[in-house]
Amino acid sequence: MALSAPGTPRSNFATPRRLGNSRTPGLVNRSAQNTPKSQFTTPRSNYATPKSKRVESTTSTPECFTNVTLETPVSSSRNRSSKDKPDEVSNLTVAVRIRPMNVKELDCVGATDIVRVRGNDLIIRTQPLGSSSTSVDHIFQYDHVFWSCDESNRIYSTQEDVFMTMGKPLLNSAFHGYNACLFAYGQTGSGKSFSMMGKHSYDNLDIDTDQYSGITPRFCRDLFEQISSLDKECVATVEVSYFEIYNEKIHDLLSCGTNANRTPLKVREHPVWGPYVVNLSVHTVKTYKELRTWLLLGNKNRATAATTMNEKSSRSHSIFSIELCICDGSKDGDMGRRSRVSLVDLAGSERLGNSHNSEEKIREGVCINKSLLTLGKVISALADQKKNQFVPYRDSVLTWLLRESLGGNSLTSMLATISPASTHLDETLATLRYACQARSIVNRARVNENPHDRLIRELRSEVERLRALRQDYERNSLSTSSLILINDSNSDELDELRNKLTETENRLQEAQRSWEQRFMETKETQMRELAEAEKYKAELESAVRVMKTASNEISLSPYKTNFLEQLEGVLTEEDARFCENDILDNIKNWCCKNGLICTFNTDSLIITDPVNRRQSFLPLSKLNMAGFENISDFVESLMWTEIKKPPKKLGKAEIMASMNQIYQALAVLQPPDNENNLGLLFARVNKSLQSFEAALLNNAKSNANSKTVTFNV
Ligand SMILES: Nc1ncnc2c1ncn2[C@@H]1O[C@H](COP(=O)(O)OP(=O)(O)OP(=O)(O)O)[C@@H](O)[C@H]1O
Repeated sequence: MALSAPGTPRSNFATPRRLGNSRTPGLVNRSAQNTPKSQFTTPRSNYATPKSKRVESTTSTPECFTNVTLETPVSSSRNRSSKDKPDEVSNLTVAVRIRPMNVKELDCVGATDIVRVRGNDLIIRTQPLGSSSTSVDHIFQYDHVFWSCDESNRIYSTQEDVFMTMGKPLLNSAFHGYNACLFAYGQTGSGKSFSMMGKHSYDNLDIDTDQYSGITPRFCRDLFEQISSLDKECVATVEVSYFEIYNEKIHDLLSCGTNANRTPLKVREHPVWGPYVVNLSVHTVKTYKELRTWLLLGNKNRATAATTMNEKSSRSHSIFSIELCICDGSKDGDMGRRSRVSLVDLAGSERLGNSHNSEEKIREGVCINKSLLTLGKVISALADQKKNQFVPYRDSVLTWLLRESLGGNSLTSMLATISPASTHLDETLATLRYACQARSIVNRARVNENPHDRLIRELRSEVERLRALRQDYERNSLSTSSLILINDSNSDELDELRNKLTETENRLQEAQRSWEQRFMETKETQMRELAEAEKYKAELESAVRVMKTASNEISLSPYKTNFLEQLEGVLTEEDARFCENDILDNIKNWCCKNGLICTFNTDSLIITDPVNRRQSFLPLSKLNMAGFENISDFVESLMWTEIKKPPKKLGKAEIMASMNQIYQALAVLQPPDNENNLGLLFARVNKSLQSFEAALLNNAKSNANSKTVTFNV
């Protein structure tokens, strides 16, 4: 369990207080707690607590000797703002789920069920060591408490209940353009994966068809149901990614590599979008069926290993992300709303001595603890709102990536899972205190949209509100005018309303107009730049054609052809620049630094290695850097073919003679003075030729073996 990790400052998570009223008195009559009896009936399943044990747990302590400790800070004011507000300032929603006792716990001598539930209060009854008479009730308050110990009991919380309470509101928020995050936290074997994925999350059986299907598959199914009920004009795109953090390393769960050779991915921070996983595969899905295939693949790839506590315990933190973008075609210029939903199943942890037996397992435990320990520190720093504390997000990969979900732009919920058995008391109390502290974190979520779109949206809703108000007023005044005259104050109010409406309508019109204007201006600039670039390119191409024809007539040396090819290379590079691409730029820069020549045409990448006399062609459609640690590895993996004819080495005299011929040919082509564009082009080509000649001569002089010439065009 995270909070019992070595070095975890317990005080961060527990600030028990002894208070003194019926919820808080130092001594209370337990019967006054009015706990619904049915809640504690004996479960039928194999999780059932044997009757004798149950009796012991509820009757062994005399009622008047139960101390009560109220663990939830009384002052914790909870922020919940209305969905209509653009900025949603809200605390983390925190829920706790109690799973049934398992066979091991039932078989353990002396193990009792120590959890009681009363509405949103959760009570843990403890029997301090050495004390036979006094028991202590620790009372915790949460937004929701799910008691899932006995299916036959009417208060049993099903998977559907948990989804409807925890998952559905986040799904609705995502449709409004808010980021959302739900993470499950708890001791190993306490039911995180069961709640997030379902009963058979690892076996991939019935992940979404049976009653035990978890929050994630239900969320995804509902997502597509809601998409199908959107207006016809709305276009929704859904992209998914799934990765795990295992031993502080990130692995893509949706890449096709096997577990053994999975390359860890890196995290980088974008100045605007924040931390992200580099080269993480993202998959567009059009139906739930497509999404399900990825989900199953990811679950299969998730690292699992047996621990003594949970046979198929998941040893990694897994993050399933859904990006939803909705554009409303019926609204002019709607740029769409984008939201990201992260469904996180954290790894459980336990004291190293408890269940780790190999060196690898110990490292695993330390890494899991590091992430959860940092998560604890982050929660603690965020919860302490008074001090402007430093929040150590970057101390672990998990917290770095969850930064926006913890105290940032996201609506976030936490589901803490616990076992009811007395044998896990320490871990359970730690989890509950952790969860209590998380309740004080305040997030500020906002609709992810263009600020201008936001203004238009706000004005639109204001206009709608005012129109409705005016209609109400007018309707009322019509119905009453036959009986009484509208008094002065009424008519003033109506006038004020009318004025306000007209003013807001004007502002809306203005905002829409300026948006359209801005859009048109940007478009015009783009078109102008594109036209200029096209013109420049056409001129250069025709110059190259002319020079090629001229060169045939005066039969120049092979260097002339080489030069023209270089020029053509510049042109094709110009083409590639239209489809600006980070990868291509990086490859080009790398080649330049490593003595390779890299050129592109519209559909392929050509890399020439002049030293080793080899060349590689790669269709751009097959360009994929995934799976390569760096560009060097990528370049080495290319298919290379030998360059058959190495360029002939020429002497200085030969170079000068050839160049003179080119200059003469060029002189013939000099355009008339009034041809501004061509004159400019001509001067440019002339300058290129001069630097080319200088480079050639330099090369011939300085390095007899060098076969590469660099020059600036
Ligand atoms: N609410 C529940 N009802 C019935 N069975 C449950 C419930 N929660 C958990 N279980 C069972 O308890 C066992 C452990 O649950 P689960 O694998 O979800 O734990 P976990 O917290 O994800 O563990 P780990 O951190 O090791 O991955 C499973 O066999 C699961 O079916």
